[in-house]
Amino acid sequence: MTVEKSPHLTVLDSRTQKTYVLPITNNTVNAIDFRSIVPPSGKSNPADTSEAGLTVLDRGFLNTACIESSITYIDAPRGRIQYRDQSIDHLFENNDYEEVLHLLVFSHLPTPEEKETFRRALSEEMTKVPEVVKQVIQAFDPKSSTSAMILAGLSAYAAVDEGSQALHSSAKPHYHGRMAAVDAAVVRTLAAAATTIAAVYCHKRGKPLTPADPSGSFIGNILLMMGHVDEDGKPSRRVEGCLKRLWILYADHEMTNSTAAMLHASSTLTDPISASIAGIVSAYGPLHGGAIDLAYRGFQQIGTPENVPALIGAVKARKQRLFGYGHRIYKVVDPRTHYIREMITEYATDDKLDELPFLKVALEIDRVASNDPYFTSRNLKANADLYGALLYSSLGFETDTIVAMAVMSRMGGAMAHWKESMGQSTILWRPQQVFTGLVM
Ligand SMILES: CC(=O)SCCNC(=O)CCNC(=O)[C@H](O)C(C)(C)COP(=O)(O)OP(=O)(O)OC[C@H]1O[C@@H](n2cnc3c(N)ncnc32)[C@H](O)[C@@H]1OP(=O)(O)O
Ligand SMILES: O=C([O-])CC(=O)C(=O)O
Repeated sequence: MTVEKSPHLTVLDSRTQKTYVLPITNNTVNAIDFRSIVPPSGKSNPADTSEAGLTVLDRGFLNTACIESSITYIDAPRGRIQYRDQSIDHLFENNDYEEVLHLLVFSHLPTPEEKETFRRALSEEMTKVPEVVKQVIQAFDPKSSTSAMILAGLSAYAAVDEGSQALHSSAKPHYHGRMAAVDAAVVRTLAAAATTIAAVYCHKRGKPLTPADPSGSFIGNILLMMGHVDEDGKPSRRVEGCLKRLWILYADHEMTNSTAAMLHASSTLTDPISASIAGIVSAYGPLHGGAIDLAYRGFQQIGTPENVPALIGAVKARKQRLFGYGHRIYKVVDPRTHYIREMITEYATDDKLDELPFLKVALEIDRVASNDPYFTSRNLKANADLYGALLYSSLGFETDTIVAMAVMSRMGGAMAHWKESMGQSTILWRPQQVFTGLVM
């Protein structure tokens, strides 16, 4: 079949009156095909934008896909999310986080034996905390930034991990196309992130890191290491019961800024712990995962629902953003929001009822914003971060830890993307710029 008969885009360049036929596959055009559209001079000079073949300018990647993936599908207009071939609504009702993690990384829900094997592999790795990781974290003033301490702890992990050590010892890639090595590294990276976050949490509170239980669950072990335990010394059943559902909602969200940052770094074939550091740096920025914390701090500052109009006024006057509101891809309410809101009342305990006034503040912000033309005309709706911190707080997590927990809940998805990229042909991610200065 000729290109003209298959789906295609016909482009007429008014500068040259030439017509170009660009194939459309899977509702996409290949950006590199635009390079064949050359200026009147007929020359292609990449050093001068006006002379080069046509380039696609997409500031902020508003409409550029950078990878083909079969992990997560988001139907943004309808507000539906699916992991692999399962809707998150179904997973949320019928599965737990470990099963969903397995689904993301290994493409299928586990059998009971597979679940147990995966759990054991993760918990065994969590029992091995390199001494240098503890030392690096302990070197920090406990009042230091949690996120920066986590990056340092993970760097210490990378320093001793076989994957990063192998990078410079052989010209052959250590991971690319070597899926058994990739699977082992996924487990090590998840365990490293979990242990680092727990160690930072403990150091900030001046308490020792409890060793992981080799037969414990992934989330149970994070709580155990942190000291979130019941009277019998077992991981808090209430908190684990909540997180193993909540983290299903956060486990992946396709090509987010942090997932893309992690994949950008790993496209150089660096190791997954180092690539995760790149992802985490991006994840804690205010416009992305850091919004969960800023939304909550906003509630604390406002204090009571009566003060909400003043906040909305400041947002409309462009003095500040409304954190927990707006989303790059959703123009409807984020589909995870109603689950999170329901879980707050389900899991809040009496001793945390004094936190619930902030729930009233959040609900009032949402009510006022969702009826205000500034927000409605821009399709700005609540995102998953509006209520997320309230839930963590009602579970007993202080604000200095919430972003770290949110980052942890996304690590499984990040690892699924890393694994997928290691099974595809290698291509270095290297965007272009449009030079607007004087060409000498
Ligand atoms: C887990 C997560 O990462 S979910 C996202 C968490 N982030 C936040 O909650 C931070 C607050 N939200 C935002 O800053 C934005 O909505 C983002 C960054 C999430 C998405 O931004 P974009 O897709 O680039 O939206 P964009 O900036 O084009 O917004 C369109 C318009 O709405 C405005 N707008 C968007 N979000 C907000 C907001 N939260 N508060 C006030 N105004 C907003 C923009 O200023 C812009 O107005 P303009 O057209 O008059 O200039
Ligand atoms: O998808 C995004 O851009 C932001 C994100 O991580 C999420 O909503 O969970």
